[in-house]
Amino acid sequence: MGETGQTVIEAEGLGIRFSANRGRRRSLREVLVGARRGPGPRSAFWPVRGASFRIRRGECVGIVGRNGTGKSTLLKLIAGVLIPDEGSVEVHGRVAPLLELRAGFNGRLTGRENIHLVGSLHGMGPGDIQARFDEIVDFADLRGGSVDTPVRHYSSGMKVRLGFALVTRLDHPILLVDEVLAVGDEEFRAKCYAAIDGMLAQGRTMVLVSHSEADLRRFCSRGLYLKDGGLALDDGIDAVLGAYQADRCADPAEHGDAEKGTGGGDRAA
Ligand SMILES: Nc1ncnc2c1ncn2[C@@H]1O[C@H](COP(=O)(O)OP(=O)(O)OP(=O)(O)O)[C@@H](O)[C@H]1O
Repeated sequence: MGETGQTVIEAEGLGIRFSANRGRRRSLREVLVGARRGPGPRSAFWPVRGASFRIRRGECVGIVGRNGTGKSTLLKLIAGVLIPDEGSVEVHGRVAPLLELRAGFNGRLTGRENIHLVGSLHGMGPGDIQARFDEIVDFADLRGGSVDTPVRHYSSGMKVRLGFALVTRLDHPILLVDEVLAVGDEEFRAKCYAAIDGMLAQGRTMVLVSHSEADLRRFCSRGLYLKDGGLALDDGIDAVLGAYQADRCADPAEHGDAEKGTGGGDRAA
């Protein structure tokens, strides 16, 4: 799986531009006079720009930031699901991505069919899938024949359990996880935590997006704090969460009361 300390993810000046209001319809008046109110349909913004960092083998790095600051976007850039408009990101090793609750499942196919489909898309051979099939179903706790039910009939909890079970059964050295730990009951979360502990103990690398401070502190030694379209801080997880909390406390919008915003407001993150 490679040497400890070796760089496995390397981003250099990484940036991506999105079009805002892509779906916004212009009013008839705006169409007739060519006028636009506010940001027009083609206005662009950079959720992430100029981000440079290296992640070494065996590290678990948390991506921290407020809603809409580009955390999922950064994970998708690392996964190769999105292509950067500026800079680059190089990933050395295969990636097991758990980027969304659906985990790439096809709703019309059964759980069984999806295990085969998604497993093979991630490079598992038929023998590997067969050998791990029962383990995946047990981990996902798909009881009472639900493995032969189309996935569109699954609850979001069932989908996330199946996605997590499948992705954590891959041997890939790099795991990207977006918020999925927030879903599921306590028993399932305990299984996820044990699975992640096991993978980290094997020296795998993980990048975790989470709003849960407890999860971030539990797994990550390091954090990347995204703010205002850029990487504001790359430091130990405690320092990163401290800066993030300080910014939140300093923001009156967070509390609706400026007087409460005294928690380290002069901190530059
Ligand atoms: N494909 C896209 N096209 C245009 N805008 C997008 C696209 N994907 C995301 N965005 C926008 O880019 C910004 C960053 O989104 P992203 O999902 O990366 O944020 P996030 O930090 O993960 O948010 P959250 O914590 O709420 O999950 C948001 O304003 C979002 O609405």
